[in-house]
This record gives sequence, C-alpha cells and structure tokens, in this order.
Amino acid sequence: MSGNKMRLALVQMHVDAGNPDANFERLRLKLEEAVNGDAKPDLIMLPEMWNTGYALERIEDIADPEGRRAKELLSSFARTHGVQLIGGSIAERREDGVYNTMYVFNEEGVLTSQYSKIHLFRLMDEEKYLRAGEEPGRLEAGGTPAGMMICYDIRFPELARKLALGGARALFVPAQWPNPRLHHWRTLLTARAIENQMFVIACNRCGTSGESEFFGHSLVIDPWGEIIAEAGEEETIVRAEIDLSLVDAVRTKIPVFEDRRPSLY
Ligand SMILES: O=C(O)CCC(=O)C(=O)O
Repeated sequence: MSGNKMRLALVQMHVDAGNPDANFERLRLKLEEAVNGDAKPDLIMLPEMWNTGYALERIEDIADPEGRRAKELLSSFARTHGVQLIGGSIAERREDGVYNTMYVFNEEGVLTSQYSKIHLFRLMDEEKYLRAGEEPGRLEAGGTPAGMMICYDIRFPELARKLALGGARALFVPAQWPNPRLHHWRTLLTARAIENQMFVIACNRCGTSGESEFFGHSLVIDPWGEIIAEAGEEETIVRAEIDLSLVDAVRTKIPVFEDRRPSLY
C-alpha cells in the first residue's frame, strides 16, 4: 500500500463441490501463488463458498463449525505474509444453522469483520439449506471504508447504495456466479460501480460442478465504470492496482451524492 494505491490479487479458482479437504489444499497452493508474483499484493480476495461449493444437501455435515478450520488457515496466512485477506465466503455452521459467511483478516492475522449473505438465491435452493444474515457487511480495506456483498446480493442496488452512503469507497463481492448469466454479472457489477462511484472488486469461481458451469470473469471495476482487470474462464490470479483517490475525483466531477433527492423517493 503506498498512499492511496493498493495492489490486489483475486484468486479465481475451481471449487470441488462437497470436498472441503481438496478445496483447502487447492486454496493453500493458490494463496502461495498469489504472494509469489512480481509485486506482493496488499490484499488478497477469494471466491464464494470455496470450502464446500454448492453441495447443499450435505451442507449441515460438511460446513465448517464456527468457521474454525477456515479461520485458522486464513489468519495464519495473513499474519505470515503481512497481507490483508478477504476470505471469500465459506459454509459456516453455527448452532442455529449454516450461513454463507465472509471473513476479513488484517495483516496481523486478526479477524476484523465478517458478513453473512443476506439475500439467499432461490434459483439454487439456498433458502432451503442456509440461513440468511441480518446485517450489511462493512470493512476497512487498507484503512479505507468499504462494503461486502455476496453474489446474488448485487441484484439489490439498495444494499450497495446503503453501504456507499455509510462511507464505502469500494465494494468486495465473492461469487459462484454460473453460466449463462455473464451479461448480468458484468452489467450489474458495472452499474454498482457507476451509480455509487466506487471500486467494485468481484472474485468468481470457475470450473464445473454437476450441471453448473462457472465462467470466472473476476472483475476489478473503477468508480467511473471502467473495467481495469478481467479474468478469462480458467483458474488464475487476477492482479490489479487501484488508486482510491479516483473515488473523490469521480464524486467531484459528477456530484451524485449531493444531487440525490431522497425525500422524493
Ligand atoms: O443472481 C444470479 O444470477 C446468481 C446468484 C448466485 O449464483 C448466488 O448467489 O449464488
């Protein structure tokens, strides 16, 4: 991190549905790859439900109790490498059910925030197997206020706007967004960036699981809506440098937040 600049690494990876051991092993290798590039990233981000995938019928049995196993790996990696880690999301088992939860660790390996997906995706039966979170997700990325949303959440612009009004200047979105909705994925993420004049950083999985195909296309979009990095469909580490001062420049040029008329809508 230098000034307002921040180097990002997004881990776009395959997830083996129903096989946490294989996914932990794959993630370990990917994390090593992420820190071993030419320039060490300040922040690493992972995709949605990377520990179990969408093996929902077995999710009670394979979800991570209180996220202990994931927390141990993520915290120790963040501390060892002095990197902030936005741990995608995992299937996390709590006393009252299984949640789809994001953890954020700082460079010392301390868990600084967490968020459980609040909109469950009925097209994939999430509401039958998972419990919904009840609060929006906020974090600090390199000292800057930011928001978190998971996959289907991006269809709810009210949530992104609420986070932006609360000070968020970047939005982090882990996903398992499948074919054939690439057009929705790119358009919705770009719209959230343009309308809220903030960075949108979205890490999708790739590969196939049963009938579902995941197209990857992880994205980093700036507050003007320009795509500054986009992956293809294969496993990869997407690297990008963002300059957070661009948020102020765009908000000054078109003062959307000053021009809102919330009393009328
Ligand atoms: O909204 C979509 O089209 C995809 C959402 C999704 O796959 C999810 O939330 O897991």
